[in-house]
Amino acid sequence: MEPILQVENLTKQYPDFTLDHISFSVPRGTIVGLIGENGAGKSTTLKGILDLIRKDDGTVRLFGEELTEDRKDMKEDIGVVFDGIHFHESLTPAKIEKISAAAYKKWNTQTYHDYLKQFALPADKEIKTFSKGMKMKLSIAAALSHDPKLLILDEATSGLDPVMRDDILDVFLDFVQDENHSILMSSHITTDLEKVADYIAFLHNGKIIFDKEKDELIYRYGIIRCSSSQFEKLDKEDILACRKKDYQWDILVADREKAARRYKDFVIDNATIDDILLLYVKGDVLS
Ligand SMILES: Nc1ncnc2c1ncn2[C@@H]1O[C@H](COP(=O)(O)OP(=O)(O)OP(=O)(O)O)[C@@H](O)[C@H]1O
Repeated sequence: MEPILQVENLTKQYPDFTLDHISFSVPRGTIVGLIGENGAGKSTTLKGILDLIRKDDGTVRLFGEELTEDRKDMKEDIGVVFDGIHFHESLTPAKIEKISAAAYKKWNTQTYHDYLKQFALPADKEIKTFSKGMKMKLSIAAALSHDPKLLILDEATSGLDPVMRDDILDVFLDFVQDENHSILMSSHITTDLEKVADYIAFLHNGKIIFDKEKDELIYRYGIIRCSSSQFEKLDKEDILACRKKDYQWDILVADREKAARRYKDFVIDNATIDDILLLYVKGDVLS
């Protein structure tokens, strides 16, 4: 079965930045987390997918069909939440409903009201009185209420407190229970992705460094902590990335159990997504 979203060679050139032939896919019924440092190209990737910027190269396929300028109808199947609200501040959730019901063929009033209730959002208050978290919740409620198949979220959980983030993550997990639904979400809150993502695509300097199953990263990758003399004994083929901090080396390896068998007296920790990102961004990448 083809993935819900397939991105091939997506390229965008700005004067000081190039999003460089990005390819990855979002399989059905999954959540893909897009990670990377500030300026890595995450928003540019999401905008390129949504045709909000002119691509210099590449194709984007939704359910196998190319998403082109003349297929704007396909965008109905995509729910979008970007950091920062795009509704006018004088609108209320009730007015947004009227506008959205006219704009989307599959708008579902009941779903929208259920989310307003679940997120404790007043229907008749102007958005300008809302906190950042309330605005984010409203964007999510609206995005989920026109029956999208794919949700594209750019930092959608930033600005929400941990309790509300947890609730929203449950909503996302619920959404992908339907195998014809998927989510592509960028986030700096990697612990959120550790909770919900099935795959992690890592962007660095406009290039995809890896696109892997989250469980492989969490359960197989490891970090060897060792001294300079121990470092010299390591087979460099085993090292993905490494970084020296004062007198200690942190070394990322793809298989911590294999490393533990090979390097018996070494300390080897589990790697978090943050650890992996830091080593790739701030360390030396060997393979
Ligand atoms: N309209 C534009 N014109 C010129 N350069 C741009 C434009 N939009 C983005 N860029 C550049 O593209 C690069 C990637 O930006 P992008 O917003 O995609 O990064 P990001 O990974 O989403 O970062 P952050 O985590 O800070 O949101 C940055 O160097 C940015 O300055």
